[in-house]
Parts: sequence; C-alpha cells; structure tokens
Amino acid sequence: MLTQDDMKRKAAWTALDYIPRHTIVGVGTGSTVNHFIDALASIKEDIEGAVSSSEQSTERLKALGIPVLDLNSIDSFAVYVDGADEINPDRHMIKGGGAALTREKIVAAVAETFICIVDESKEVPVLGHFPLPVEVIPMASSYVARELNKIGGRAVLRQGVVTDNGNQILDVHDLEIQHPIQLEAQINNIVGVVTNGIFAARAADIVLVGSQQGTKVYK
Ligand SMILES: O=C(CO)[C@H](O)[C@H](O)COP(=O)(O)O
Repeated sequence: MLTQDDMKRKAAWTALDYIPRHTIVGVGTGSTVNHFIDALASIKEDIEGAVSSSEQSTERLKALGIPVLDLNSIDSFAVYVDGADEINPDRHMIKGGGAALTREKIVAAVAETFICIVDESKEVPVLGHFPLPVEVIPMASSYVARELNKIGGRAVLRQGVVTDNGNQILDVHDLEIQHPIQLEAQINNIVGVVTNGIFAARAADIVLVGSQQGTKVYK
C-alpha cells in the first residue's frame, strides 16, 4: 500500500521522462514539486537551469546545485512542472494551497507545456471542494472578501501568511465551480485581486497521476 507521499514521488520522478535535455525547466511549488526538484538534481548536468515560482523552491533548487535563472531574461522555455490542490477531467486546476499561485501562473504562462504532477487524491469531477486561494493586495482584503461572498463563496483570510509578493491570501469556501474559465476571469476582475487559484484559461497539457497502480498519464 503506497502512502500519499509515495504517490507524489512516483508522479514527480515520472516527470523526468518529459524534460528535454539542454533546456531551462520551469519549477512550481509544494511537496510534490519538492520530489521533482530532487529528481531534477539527478540530471542537473544535462539542463541549463531552472525558473522558479517561489522563494521556497528557489532555496531547494540552489541547495541541490541547480542554477536559478531570472524569468525576465528568458523569452520562453519548453516545460513547466507543478502540482495542484485539485484537478478536473478538463485538466483545469485549483492551485495556491502553498500561497505561490501568482508566480506559478506567471511562470506557467511563459512555458510551452504545463505538466501537472499529483497523487490520485487530487482528482475531482468538479473543482471547489478545496477552498479557492485568492491573492489580494492587503488594503483591499475586506472589500474583496465581500465581493467574493456576493458570488456565493465564504472568504476566509489565511492567518499569518504573507506571499512572496508581500500580499495576503483569502481562501474561498463553499464554491462549486461549474464554469472554471468564466469564474477565473470574473474573480480576477475584482479590484484588489492579484490573481486567483483557478488555472483554467491555461490548463495543464499533461497530467501525471501517482496512484496505487503506478503513474497514470493524461494528455
Ligand atoms: O499550488 C501549489 C502551491 O501554491 C501546490 O502546487 C499545491 O498546493 C499542491 O501542493 P502539494 O504538492 O504539497 O500537495
């Protein structure tokens, strides 16, 4: 019987098969990605370096001897690898459980291919059971919370968390996200929102799911 962490590790190591050699690799954030960074270190001589989505991942990449490059110095790169809190059959995701959603969305936007690595507990038919993270400018947090409540959610400020960008996170409970692309745009349109954790306009291209039966691949 594999643990959840074993399944995360399986998905993460499978992602190595999708990394073109002699290129820059985009790296997400979280416990699944930490396994991927460990895997990436095993081929570090064969890649040019990484673009990182958080201070946490930057620290781990550097500790393992993988150079971290400035995204502004790069026009595009082949592959971005990241985890998710939920993923649906359309490969839309909720992300941001680790509060890194904004930088994750930026790095994903520059990548040609988004590879999502998850364990099987993250697969859901409809997004929204996991509270939706929304990064907000601190002075707007009460206003944004009221606006989120108007669209049917219950926004709760994540206590004691400041993002890498100096902002706050509202976690929105009780949403059943039937139309992720529309809701992503609607929430991003609220003044004071930096971005929200629905990744649907830019869905994953490849999903690697670590399961009891091995790693499942969806394209
Ligand atoms: O979006 C994220 C961080 O902002 C992570 O990808 C997400 O929270 C999944 O984390 P884990 O791999 O630890 O389950």
